[in-house]
Amino acid sequence: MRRSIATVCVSGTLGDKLSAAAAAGFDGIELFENDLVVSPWSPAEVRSRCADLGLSIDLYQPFRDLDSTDSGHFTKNLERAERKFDLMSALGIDTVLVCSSVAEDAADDNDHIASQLSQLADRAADNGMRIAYEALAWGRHVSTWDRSWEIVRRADHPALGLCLDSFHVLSREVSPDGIAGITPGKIFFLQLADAPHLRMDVLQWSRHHRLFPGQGAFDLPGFVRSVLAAGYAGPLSLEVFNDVFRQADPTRTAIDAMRSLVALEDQLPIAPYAGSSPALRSLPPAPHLAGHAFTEFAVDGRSGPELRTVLRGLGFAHTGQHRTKPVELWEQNSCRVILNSAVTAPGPAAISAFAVTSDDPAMALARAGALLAPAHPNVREPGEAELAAITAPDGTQIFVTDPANPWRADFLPTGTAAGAGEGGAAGGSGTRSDTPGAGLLRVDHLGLAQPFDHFDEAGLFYHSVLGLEHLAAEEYAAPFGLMRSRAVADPARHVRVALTVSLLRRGEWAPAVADPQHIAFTTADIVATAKALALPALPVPANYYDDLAARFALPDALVATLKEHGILYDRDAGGGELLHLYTRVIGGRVFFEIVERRGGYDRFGEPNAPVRMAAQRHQRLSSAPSAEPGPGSTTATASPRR
Ligand SMILES: O=C(O)c1ccc(O)c(O)c1
Ligand SMILES: [Mg+2]
Repeated sequence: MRRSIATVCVSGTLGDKLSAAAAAGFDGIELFENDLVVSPWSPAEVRSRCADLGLSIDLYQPFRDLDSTDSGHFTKNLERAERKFDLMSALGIDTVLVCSSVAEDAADDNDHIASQLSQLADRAADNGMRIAYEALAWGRHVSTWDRSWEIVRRADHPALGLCLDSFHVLSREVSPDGIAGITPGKIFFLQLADAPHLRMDVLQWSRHHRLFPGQGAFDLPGFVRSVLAAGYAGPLSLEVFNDVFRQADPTRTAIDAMRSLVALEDQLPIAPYAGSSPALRSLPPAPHLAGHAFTEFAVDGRSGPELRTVLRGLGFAHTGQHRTKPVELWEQNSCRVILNSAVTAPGPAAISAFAVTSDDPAMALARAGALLAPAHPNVREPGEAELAAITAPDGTQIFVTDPANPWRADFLPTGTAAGAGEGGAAGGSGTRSDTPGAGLLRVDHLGLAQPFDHFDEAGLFYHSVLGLEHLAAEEYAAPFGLMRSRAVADPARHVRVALTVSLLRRGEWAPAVADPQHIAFTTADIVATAKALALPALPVPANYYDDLAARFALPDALVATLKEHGILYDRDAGGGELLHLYTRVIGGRVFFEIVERRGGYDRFGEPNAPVRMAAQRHQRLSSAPSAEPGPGSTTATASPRR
């Protein structure tokens, strides 16, 4: 199907918006009146620029408070409409959106409204144009799709049809089921927006919090299926009012928008719909993921030594040295960490890449390409393993590789073998170990704090490209502000990624990196692992354990053990448990976590995140006493440095 985007979805002036829409591959736009009014281009010029960019102008909008009024006002409104028809002719547009009236004195009479819309449709028809009538969810009297359809049905005018907007339909209690029964040909236009479930005034919800399909909580595939069942074959057009998108890079937003439509279209069954058969495109299926192959850090002369020390303390061994690059492989059972001095990361020590294994990497990469996340081959010397990476919204490179990919052969053995350590029998290689190991088995999850402008984009990216499902989102109060977390995981839980973001853009006081990235490793016995670590776990305050004992009625002996080793605890409604501990923050940008999941616990210990963040802040203060107030000080006068 054709894909369109309303100019209101992206930031910039009309020129920026058109370039962004064209670059992302859209077929058309909905032109918002404001974008035209502030443009230096004449309507004819806008038309020719759109044509040059391969964009059609599918809708002009909006026309407000036109109907439901007395005859004096209505006559003036018709004159206003005539001028807009002239403008639309110059722009080459044949459909105008008319919103249901929000005027305080609007008439509450279907026949009256139908008659006024008919008169308008007569004028439109004279100009070769048509009217798409849309029920705003906050319309004075017409606020639901079924009432707008009743009016259009009564008017029974060939130049009058409906504009259905998923937001207005799905934000109301009225069921969308009857949409499939709308007379074929009477839906003139379809606008798509998703949104999170929020309990708030519907106008505020619509004007600030709309999202692209797949980023919110609405059932967009179900909604579009109903509309297609009514024979609609026009464009799928995005109309998203969102405070963040309005100020973000329009080129990126347009790509995010296009990805949402490609993913949505893939969820629509290819079937004949009420006589029309829209050309629906489908994607290669999402990959089956088998696990994490490796996680890579970009390191420099300062962060490299710090990370090596911590990895050794966690029981890792430096097992391999890359043949041609300044790159080290560190291993423990199936945990593999790469320290890469050849790439530059935005900070001292951050996760620059991670690799997941899949049974069919070529198909996974083809899917990524179709979702506007093209794969790039790695830079390599002859004979070295070929790996291809896609780029996540935060810049992280994601390699998708076959479990049999020989990438480890690019590393010359250092002669040191990795130890299995306590509780590590499940993943033990049986080779002689030179380091004791600490029982870390594999990656449990990655924690990737996201750039403020790209959080919703990241959620859609991981869901659509890698097929990871959304686990419930959480919000919590942390020392440097409110945080939102949204975890994604494959159905078998071989790959989990916890995405976090601050609810507001960071102020000046907060650390530049308010929530560092992390890797969490799995152990089968966290107490044994804690004993085997050659580094101190992050100290956790005694207050936390008093509260824990009260919250969960845990046995004293268990609380004492947790406290002794700095282990945090969470329990879900089904009795599943998480026991986990953290390291301090290394180089201001990264830390490690060790987790033991029991009884099917499927979350990430989110209630403990603020405890961790406060403890890491204390640790930074105590390790830099001269520069900053100590942990006991009650008034922080200096800004944290990192
Ligand atoms: O918020 C509004 O005013 C508005 C205008 C036009 C639309 O199509 C819409 O869905 C909302
Ligand atoms: Mg709309």
